[in-house]
Amino acid sequence: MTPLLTATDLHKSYGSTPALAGASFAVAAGEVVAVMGPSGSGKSTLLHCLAGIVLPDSGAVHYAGRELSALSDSGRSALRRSDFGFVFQFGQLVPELTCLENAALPLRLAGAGRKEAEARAAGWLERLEVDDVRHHRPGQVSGGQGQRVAVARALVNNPRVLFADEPTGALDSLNGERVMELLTQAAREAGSAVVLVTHESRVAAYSDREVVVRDGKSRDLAGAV
Ligand SMILES: Nc1ncnc2c1ncn2[C@@H]1O[C@H](COP(=O)(O)OP(=O)(O)OP(=O)(O)O)[C@@H](O)[C@H]1O
Repeated sequence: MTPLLTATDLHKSYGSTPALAGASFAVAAGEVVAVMGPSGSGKSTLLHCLAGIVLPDSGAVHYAGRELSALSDSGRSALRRSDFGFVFQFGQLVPELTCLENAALPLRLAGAGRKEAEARAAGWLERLEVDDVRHHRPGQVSGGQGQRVAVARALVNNPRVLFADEPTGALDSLNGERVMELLTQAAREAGSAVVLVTHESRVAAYSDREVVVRDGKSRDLAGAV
């Protein structure tokens, strides 16, 4: 499979703290890759470099044939909005908006009308089994429901790459497993690549492949499934 997104020999330091010291990575369309490793090993920094949020000091990230560091800041932001989706551990929903409005937000930002955006978002809420809380605000739903809304929002504009950083970190294990099932199933059906940062092997078990980051260096493990 031709990789869609690759990182080659990334180095990144914050002051005198090395976060990445020769990390490489590749993910193909439709593939779910887990990035594992101990706390502080560089997993989130790798994800941020892959998404063009952070630029590496050296090494290169290529997405669909383009080198991210060759794009301007606004070019990278536009790429993130059009091609990437994000799910984080906490606090990603806008508290003033309903769950439906939250899920529709990426489409609204991309210029879709309210009716069309909300109709598509409603379909995703149904798929993530949180249709019943569509008119609730994030403060009125459970952690697991909120996280499903966040997954719906991340997938609503059919991203080619979904970045998930500890997406189940704040959930109990039952809810975490259901969110992972729904997330990976939806991403596979849409053909989206998934970069999944986690330190839990139960979560990584939903991936096709595991990459371990240790002291800023990466190592591939075969066949996680
Ligand atoms: N913005 C930053 N400023 C300064 N140091 C940072 C910054 N981001 C990360 N670091 C440092 O870089 C190293 C790697 O951090 P990173 O967050 O990538 O690790 P991680 O594997 O994701 O950790 P965790 O599992 O705890 O989230 C750590 O030593 C961290 O303290």
